[in-house]
Amino acid sequence: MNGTCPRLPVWLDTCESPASQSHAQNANKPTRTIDNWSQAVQHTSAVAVVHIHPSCCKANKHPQALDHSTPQKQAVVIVEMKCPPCDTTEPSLCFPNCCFPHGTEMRDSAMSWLPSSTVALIGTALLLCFVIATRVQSFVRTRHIPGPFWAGWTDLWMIRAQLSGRFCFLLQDANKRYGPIAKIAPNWVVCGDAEELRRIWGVRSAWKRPFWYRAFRFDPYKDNAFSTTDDQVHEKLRAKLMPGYGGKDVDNLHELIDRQVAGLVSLLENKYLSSKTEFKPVDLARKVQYFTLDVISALAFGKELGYLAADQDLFSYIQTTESTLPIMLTIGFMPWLLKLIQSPRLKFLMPDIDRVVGIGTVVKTAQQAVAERYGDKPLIKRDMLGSFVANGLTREEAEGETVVQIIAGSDTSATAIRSTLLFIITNPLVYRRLQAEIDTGIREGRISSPITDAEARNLPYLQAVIREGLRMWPPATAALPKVSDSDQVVCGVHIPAGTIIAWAPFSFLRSKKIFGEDADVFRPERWLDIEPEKYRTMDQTVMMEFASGSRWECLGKTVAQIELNKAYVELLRRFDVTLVDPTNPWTSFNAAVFIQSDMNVVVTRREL
Ligand code: HEM
Repeated sequence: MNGTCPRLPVWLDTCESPASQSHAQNANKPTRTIDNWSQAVQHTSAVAVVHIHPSCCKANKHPQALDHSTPQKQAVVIVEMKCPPCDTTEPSLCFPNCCFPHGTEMRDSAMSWLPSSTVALIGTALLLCFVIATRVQSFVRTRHIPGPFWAGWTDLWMIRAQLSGRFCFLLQDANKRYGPIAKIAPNWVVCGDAEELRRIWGVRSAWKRPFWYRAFRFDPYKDNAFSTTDDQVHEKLRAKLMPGYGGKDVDNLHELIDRQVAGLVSLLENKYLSSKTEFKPVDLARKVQYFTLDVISALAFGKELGYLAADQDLFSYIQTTESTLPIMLTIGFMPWLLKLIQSPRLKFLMPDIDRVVGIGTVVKTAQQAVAERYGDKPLIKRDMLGSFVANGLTREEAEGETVVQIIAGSDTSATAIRSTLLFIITNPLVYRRLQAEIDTGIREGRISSPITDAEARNLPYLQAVIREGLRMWPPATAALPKVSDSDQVVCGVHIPAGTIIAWAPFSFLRSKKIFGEDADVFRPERWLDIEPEKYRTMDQTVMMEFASGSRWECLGKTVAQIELNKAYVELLRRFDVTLVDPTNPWTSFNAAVFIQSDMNVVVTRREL
């Protein structure tokens, strides 16, 4: 036979086989690839049912027609043939023990009597029914929880919010409008109550991380401390990381940070100092980010990446993370897409992480730095990476954690510093009082150059400003969701098992009950001269920004606090900072972290 058929994978059943087998059943049958119908005949003794694969030729007519047919469009064609007694001598129509008179119609056993457009229509209708049924089911599950109307039916409300650049504010609005528990998607709610969130995040609570965290796999096939949803893996990793992050095993933590603070000061002094005769505006948002990137890379790699020295977005890292983070976080809301992207089977479609612009260079730098610490002659150092190695992190884990450090530790601290600076320089009373505290401390010898962490902790107004800055503009604003396998009650509302709870830091950090009627105002004075109990409650609430008191507490909290303790003092003891355009102070886009730029200021030397 000289047909145009490609090689045909077919399933060959015997006459005894039930004619009504499902496609799934057929899929499990042994297949054999044949070239044509003669081979089909040779391979079986009594063919009654022939299942022909998609790449196959037309089979809806006489078997002979196969030889001259074109590829089939249908997924799987099941051809059913009855076995009348062999009463013909025409070989082409005769399978062994099984003959077909001329004109025998070979039909799709399931619905061949229907035109294919009708089959497609029925399929679509069934799919639609399924989607509607599951939507109704999830709507009913959480219908008692208030929230925007569409959030009850589709994830689109939440996805749109994430992409809008106003995610954290929209969650705050939802809490204001619908109460401390508000629905933001059929299976998602947001909680704006500090006490309840602390309980949910508690060490022994029934809540755990849901799939959303897997969006933070910077290598799609490997977990890190931030992305793992397995409590045991997470706990073990944290135990190995904590001594390094906490600074216990690290000899030079403070000196490394001091060096970068000096780098920021020099950059402003040498390149951007304005005077009566020179106007040199500078985007402080960017320079602060260069500072935090150099701090974190110096800690992670033992040497800073050199952003401050280069005064530019080296290898477009900032640009890349700013454009990919919003997408990564949005994909976190779509588990099916996340699974697809992270599926090892589709690896061939994905770019290698170390070839991605920006992040790729960080990954490669991490790999090089880590390589020196393992192998035959490992470099042994008492720095953060040295601590990770000494505490048993494998080489692969160390590479992953070093990259996480850069990503988790640069944007967050940068947002804290630049937003607090914005609040300071736009509040003359606060600005004057903070500079006065710094000047007095220097005069009285309580502040060294550079200021030490311990000295900064003894400046009450500085501490009040730092807490008020974190409160007014919390840097970590991603959903940070949790989920429980059992039904729970939160804020008096029944939360069915499997429902995911996000947090809304802007809701509880602006709580009038905790911070007073003027909670929306930047007023560091609220932290001074108050009852210890009141201070404790306020402090505990603000420190939730670092997930404090939970098994997920920020590992970089100590580093971040040292940065904050030093940055404001070292800048404000030397410079006066004024906004170029107070009516348009910055560009700020919220996508888990804040993406901020165009905070154009004029920096002048202070006249003491
Ligand atoms: C003001 C600055 C910062 C804030 C507000 C902040 C906030 C947070 C929060 C809320 C979490 C918990 C996330 C969760 O599991 O749901 C977290 C985790 C983490 N942070 Fe920070 N962070 C800051 C700075 C840093 C710095 C400077 C570093 C690195 C030196 C860092 C490294 C990490 C790491 C590694 C984790 C994962 C911890 C774990 O999963 O066990 N963070 N951070």
